[in-house]
Amino acid sequence: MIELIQVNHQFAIGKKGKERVVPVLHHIDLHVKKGEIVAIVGRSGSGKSTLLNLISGYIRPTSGTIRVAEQDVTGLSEGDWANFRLAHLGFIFQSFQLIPSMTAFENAELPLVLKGIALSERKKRVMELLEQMGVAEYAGHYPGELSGGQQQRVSIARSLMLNPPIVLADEPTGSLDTDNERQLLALIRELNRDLGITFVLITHDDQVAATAHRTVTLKDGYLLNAYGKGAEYSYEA
Ligand SMILES: Nc1ncnc2c1ncn2[C@@H]1O[C@H](COP(=O)(O)OP(=O)(O)OP(=O)(O)O)[C@@H](O)[C@H]1O
Repeated sequence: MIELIQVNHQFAIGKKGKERVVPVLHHIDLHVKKGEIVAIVGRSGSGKSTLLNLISGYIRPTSGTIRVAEQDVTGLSEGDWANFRLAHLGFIFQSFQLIPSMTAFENAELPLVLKGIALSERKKRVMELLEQMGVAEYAGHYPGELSGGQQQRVSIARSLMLNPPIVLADEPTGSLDTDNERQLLALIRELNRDLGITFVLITHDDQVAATAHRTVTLKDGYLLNAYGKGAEYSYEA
């Protein structure tokens, strides 16, 4: 479902003409199978977010190949990446990333608007998902009027709106209390089991890592155990 082959990434920092190259990821080989939940762990600065940004197309690898949903995305243009992302990837963020001036309904509706879906169909789909996430009664509320857990649920409703086969999450429980964290992890397992959604989660949290079928570790930009324990986990490729 997601495949990185010998991916290297380096950032150029400093003033133009005086740039310094900072290598961040080295020879990354990672294969995430359809229906897997994979947790990426590692110390601060080990390259976890950079890896997720490469899989999401927000940055391009310096070298190597990246395949997502059976497609070679390494050379996609910005515009093609935007369409590809909309069709294939959902995101769960630590900070929820809701637009404060829009209601829960309007936030959740955004992917359908971008897709040009008609209003009547949008209303049906948005309410269906807000219902499923247990926040339908807050459809008319602004993010500032919702608790962290409720904002996360609206944000997840938005990310599932176009039925993405893959969901990427950067510290998904980072802003949640224990009860909401437990509920979110149960939801991730349920979405994985019932809809077959593939998850890649970045986390510092043992509970989140324990939810995954497999954990891989980044250390100083090198991926350890990418094909280690649990890699034999049997799923359709
Ligand atoms: N845009 C950038 N330009 C230059 N260096 C960057 C950039 N983004 C990240 N880095 C560097 O790359 C390294 C890895 O950063 P990254 O954010 O991927 O780590 P991380 O494992 O996600 O850390 P954390 O757990 O603290 O979020 C760090 O040394 C960071 O300073």
